[in-house]
Amino acid sequence: MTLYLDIGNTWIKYQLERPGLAPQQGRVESLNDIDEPVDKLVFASVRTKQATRALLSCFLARGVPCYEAYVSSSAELSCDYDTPATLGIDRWLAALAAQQRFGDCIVADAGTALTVDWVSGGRYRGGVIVQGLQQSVNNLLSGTHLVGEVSFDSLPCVPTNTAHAVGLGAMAQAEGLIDGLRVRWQTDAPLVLTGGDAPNLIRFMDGRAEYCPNLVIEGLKKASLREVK
Ligand SMILES: Nc1ncnc2c1ncn2[C@@H]1O[C@H](COP(=O)(O)OP(=O)(O)OP(=O)(O)O)[C@@H](O)[C@H]1O
Ligand SMILES: CC(C)(CO)[C@@H](O)C(=O)NCCC(=O)O
Ligand SMILES: [K+]
Repeated sequence: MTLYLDIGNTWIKYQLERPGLAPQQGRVESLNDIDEPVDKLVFASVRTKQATRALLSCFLARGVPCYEAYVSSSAELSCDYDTPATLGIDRWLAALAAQQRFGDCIVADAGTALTVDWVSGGRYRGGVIVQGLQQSVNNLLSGTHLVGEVSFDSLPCVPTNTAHAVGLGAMAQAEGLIDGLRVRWQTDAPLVLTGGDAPNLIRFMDGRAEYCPNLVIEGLKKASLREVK
């Protein structure tokens, strides 16, 4: 069985490809939570080399072949980043998968960080990195004396309580960022959303985006890979 891992800033998203069965997928904090037999591992990690190695050590010690995705221009998608090796692999893989599905597009990955990237004409053009929705709310709450629940559900147009004021603020900030970049980049390419907070954002943006839950893992399946020993 092949185990695909998207090792993010906070969570590890996985997909286990099982012959003759539907793939099993989920989100875990630690790999100890995956106890199926694995004979090949394919991963992308935004964590340090040391932290990633430590995480994979149980597989490496058992001799499971481990392959890491890296940024590599191809005929389908070339990379405009100044130094492609420093582009977050999650951004590259999401762009690769989104381009395959939608062609030219804007890809937003709403996780611990929020990244908004632009793919056009077979090129990964670049994009921005800001704090994610939850992170932005947490920073606000920790830097002020605000208290109370924050809600991302059933947000009204004009908030009349604190939970909605903070919730709508975070959503509208993300929406405004994406709309602003669209103007700057002069593109009306479709918006593709992924990441843990994408379901909240997609509801907020009603119909103005495509939701793809596992873009990074999809990208892993078409990425250039190198073996990690
Ligand atoms: N069941 C869940 N458990 C944890 N976080 C969740 C869950 N559902 C949605 N979220 C949201 O997902 C966000 C985390 O995003 P994601 O799962 O994409 O990965 P990450 O590894 O933390 O971040 P990144 O993709 O930036 O590396 C959190 O801010 C949280 O608000
Ligand atoms: C921006 C994050 C943190 C988003 O997960 C990740 O893609 C990353 O660590 N990137 C490296 C820096 C860059 O993309 O320029
Ligand atoms: K992300």
